[in-house]
Amino acid sequence: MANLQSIMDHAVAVARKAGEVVREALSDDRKVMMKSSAVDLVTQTDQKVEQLIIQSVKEKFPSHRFIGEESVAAGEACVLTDDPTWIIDPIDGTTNFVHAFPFVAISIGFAMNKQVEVGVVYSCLEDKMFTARRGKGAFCNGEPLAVSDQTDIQQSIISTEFGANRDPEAVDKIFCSLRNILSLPVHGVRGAGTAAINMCLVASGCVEGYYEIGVHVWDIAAGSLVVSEAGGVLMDVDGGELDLMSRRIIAANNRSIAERLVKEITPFRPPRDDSPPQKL
Ligand SMILES: O=P(O)(O)OC[C@@]1(O)O[C@H](CO)[C@@H](O)[C@@H]1O
Ligand SMILES: [Mg+2]
Ligand SMILES: [Mg+2]
Repeated sequence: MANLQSIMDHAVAVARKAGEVVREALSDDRKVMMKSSAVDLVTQTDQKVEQLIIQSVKEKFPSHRFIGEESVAAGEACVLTDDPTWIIDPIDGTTNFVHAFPFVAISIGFAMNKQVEVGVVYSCLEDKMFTARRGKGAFCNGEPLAVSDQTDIQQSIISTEFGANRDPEAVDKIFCSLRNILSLPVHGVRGAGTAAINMCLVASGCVEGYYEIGVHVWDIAAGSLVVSEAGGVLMDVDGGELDLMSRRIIAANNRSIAERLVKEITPFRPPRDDSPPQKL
């Protein structure tokens, strides 16, 4: 069985190195490419960082498996088995990176038996290293994290994202949920432009709840452990158990806030991360 502390240490070291690459690339011309739509962006830096992380891990843990956002985009299967698996988003917030909007994260989760055991989210423009090991707490730059103790959603800040899906039906449901939540009312709605950092803000106690339909497993794997180890709760948008591959998530400070969000969200089901590739 892999030594989880050495896994955590390696994830932190390679995330920090990746953060240097991202910061250096900010001053270069960031050539933008499109993936699933004109607003689903990727750059050579995303690809370079993912390869840096995977190569580095392979040298130390040659038997481990990977789910990497850009490897999946290049056609690799997105399958989570019981094997030790690194779940990598090399740049969470690529659109932010392209626009130099200052919330850009390297997200590295490590799972065994389909359960996330280590989570590292490096907000590299803020130089904030969020870390969590199952059962051992969550930290930011070594300082312990704790979620907000607010139970009244009308005294809360909620975060979400509009996502890259511009399908009118999906957009209508996204806006319907947003209208319901705004009208509660809540103190505010925010979006950092990256699921990983949105979840770390919940873990840090400055956002009470984050929800999104359309995320991917690589966006949320690491952040999900940071939230739960900071005392937060995770669930599907319908109140069921969180399914990392379902592309639906609520991450909140407590069940009261989470279950209130369930009541206001208009759910829909995007194709799962592990669904077979669509035949063209
Ligand atoms: O493609 P990226 O940059 O890795 O992720 C983009 C992302 O910001 O898109 C969604 C925002 O709608 C978030 O859930 C996700 O984190
Ligand atoms: Mg992402
Ligand atoms: Mg990404």
